[in-house]
Amino acid sequence: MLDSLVAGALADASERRATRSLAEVESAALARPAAIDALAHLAPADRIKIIAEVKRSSPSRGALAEIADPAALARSYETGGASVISVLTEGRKFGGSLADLEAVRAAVSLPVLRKDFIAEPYQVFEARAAGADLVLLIVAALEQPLMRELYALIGELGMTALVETHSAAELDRAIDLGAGLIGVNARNLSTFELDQDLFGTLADRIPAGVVKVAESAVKTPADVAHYRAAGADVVLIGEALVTGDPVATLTEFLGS
Ligand SMILES: O=P(O)(O)OC[C@@H](O)[C@@H](O)c1c[nH]c2ccccc12
Repeated sequence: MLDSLVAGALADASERRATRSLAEVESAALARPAAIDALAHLAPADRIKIIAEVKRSSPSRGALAEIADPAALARSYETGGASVISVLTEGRKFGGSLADLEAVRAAVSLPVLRKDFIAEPYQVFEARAAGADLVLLIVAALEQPLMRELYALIGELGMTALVETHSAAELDRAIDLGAGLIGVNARNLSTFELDQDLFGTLADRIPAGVVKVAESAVKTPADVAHYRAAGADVVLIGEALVTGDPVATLTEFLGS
């Protein structure tokens, strides 16, 4: 499944490249105001921080929410106390787009994450050109040399990589990269199985100084507390926010 998600994302990128060349996207990326320092917003603190996701649907859960106005949703996330906004830009299975990212960028002053299946430099330049401050890199989807290249490019463009892992071996590869922001996804992107305890079993391997993100499977304040107790600095939440009242849900989760 992960392979086909990556293949689809690359096919869509190559279609966009037919009308907007790499050189054009690169100069649009360089013309943007400087990216926001996302690590400053996510630095470990007395309370948990939240990355709130704009997510319409997913291959595992199907349609979640219509989200006619992603900018309005992102403003609610900002009002509710989110630290970063994640925007799924994958179109085939998640119903997202780069237009969503641009709309969100224009609507909030928080850092914005491009959440997609990134596997070539063109997509990184696109992210910056649309105003992203962070880009997701999924270790399971990338060979180490390519991951290194993409990680370096994200840094050169002033952005922050969120490096996503799902096993001890993947975590070691993220650490080897020198990543300052590492996520553990409870969802296996090949089987879609959820393991809410995976973060806790891997957290001790993450070096001091790295910001630790627990991704997926947060439905209740108890789930937030579970990740916090296991050492998470940040939780990344999609479904619970798009299917409930975003401000009330964030307020409740941040109080836990
Ligand atoms: O909707 P949830 O269970 O709160 O999960 C959000 C987020 O972690 C999930 O959307 C996600 C994590 N990693 C990904 C990689 C690609 C696409 C989506 C994801």
